[in-house]
Amino acid sequence: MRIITPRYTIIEDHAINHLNDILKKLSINNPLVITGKKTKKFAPKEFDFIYYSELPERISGYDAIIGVGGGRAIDYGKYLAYKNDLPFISIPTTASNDGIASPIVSIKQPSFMTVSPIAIIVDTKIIEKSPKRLLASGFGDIVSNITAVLDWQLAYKEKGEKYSESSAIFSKTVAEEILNYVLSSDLKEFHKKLAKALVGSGIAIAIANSSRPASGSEHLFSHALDYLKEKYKLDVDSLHGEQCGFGAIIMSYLHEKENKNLTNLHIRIREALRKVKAPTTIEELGFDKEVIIEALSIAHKMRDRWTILREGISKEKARKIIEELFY
Ligand SMILES: NC(=O)C1=CN([C@@H]2O[C@H](COP(=O)(O)OP(=O)(O)OC[C@H]3O[C@@H](n4cnc5c(N)ncnc54)[C@H](OP(=O)(O)O)[C@@H]3O)[C@@H](O)[C@H]2O)C=CC1
Ligand SMILES: O=C(CO)COP(=O)(O)O
Ligand SMILES: [Zn+2]
Repeated sequence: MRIITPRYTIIEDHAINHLNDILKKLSINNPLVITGKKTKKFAPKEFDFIYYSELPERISGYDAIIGVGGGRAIDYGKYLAYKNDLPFISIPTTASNDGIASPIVSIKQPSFMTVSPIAIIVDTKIIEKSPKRLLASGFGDIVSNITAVLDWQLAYKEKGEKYSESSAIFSKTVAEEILNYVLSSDLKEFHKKLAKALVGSGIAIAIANSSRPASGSEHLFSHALDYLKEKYKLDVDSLHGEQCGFGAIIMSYLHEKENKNLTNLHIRIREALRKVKAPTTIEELGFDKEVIIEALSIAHKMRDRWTILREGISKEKARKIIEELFY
């Protein structure tokens, strides 16, 4: 199977100044920009633009799509490019999840595979100034790669699932490197290292042609929270990466119980999340305890993906785990 990864990736201060040069190398003359109302100010002024909240199904007369903004602007831009069989250029204005570089579109669940961006331009000066909460969310999404890879290895061992060691090593290494950085540093370079890690995660997904290296039981837990938010019409504005990071605390704890080599993994993940001010308590995440327990007990049903949750855990066992971890 052919692996498609971005042809150009620039992650540096003022990277946005390279856009015209990259467009020229790609012989792109008339791109359409997809952006949001707050992030429009970062978009190149010389091209047509549409807000992702006003997206048409079909477009014509353009030779590429450029997504400029947060996760939604990138997702909708990637989706429009895929639907119109056009190349997609990702220009994230924050680093809130690995969609900035992956071929995945997660507008709604289940997410689906499209095509990797042909170019990724990450202006670390813009990222640095973006809302800190979004960067903390991005860190939650990247630490979740650690439990995602543990789940993938379990699925390979217990179910013979297809497994790519190269993708897994890549995904796990970028996540562990930034976890160690956060635990041992003053976070001065956090935004740059986070952007690089999320790009690495997106490329690991492209290598596997699946979100497996970046989405395991912790993402099932996050999807279960999204499902319950919908079901109970909950007014909770938790972000994808915040939910995944919180889920990674729980799932690393479950993996530790079965694998003595993983000592203190959940403690290190929780400490690092706390240090970047991501939610690490049920109150900080914004849910009631009972919703968290229900999400943990239904998470395995969110998609057909074998993880440490296996055929699911009972509500009683979920309650016990949540009380051991958070009370
Ligand atoms: N493809 C994938 O693998 C994944 C994709 N996603 C996607 O990501 C979305 C969530 O992304 P997320 O970034 O958390 O949320 P949003 O895209 O909703 O962005 C949150 C807010 O931050 C604003 N913003 C972004 N950058 C800046 C900046 N530099 N300065 C000021 N404000 C800024 C956005 O502006 P504006 O209003 O202009 O948009 C928006 O109002 C999901 O809905 C999903 O579509 C999530 C997980 C995985
Ligand atoms: O969020 C993702 C990777 O970080 C995509 O995961 P899903 O395939 O579980 O939607
Ligand atoms: Zn994710």
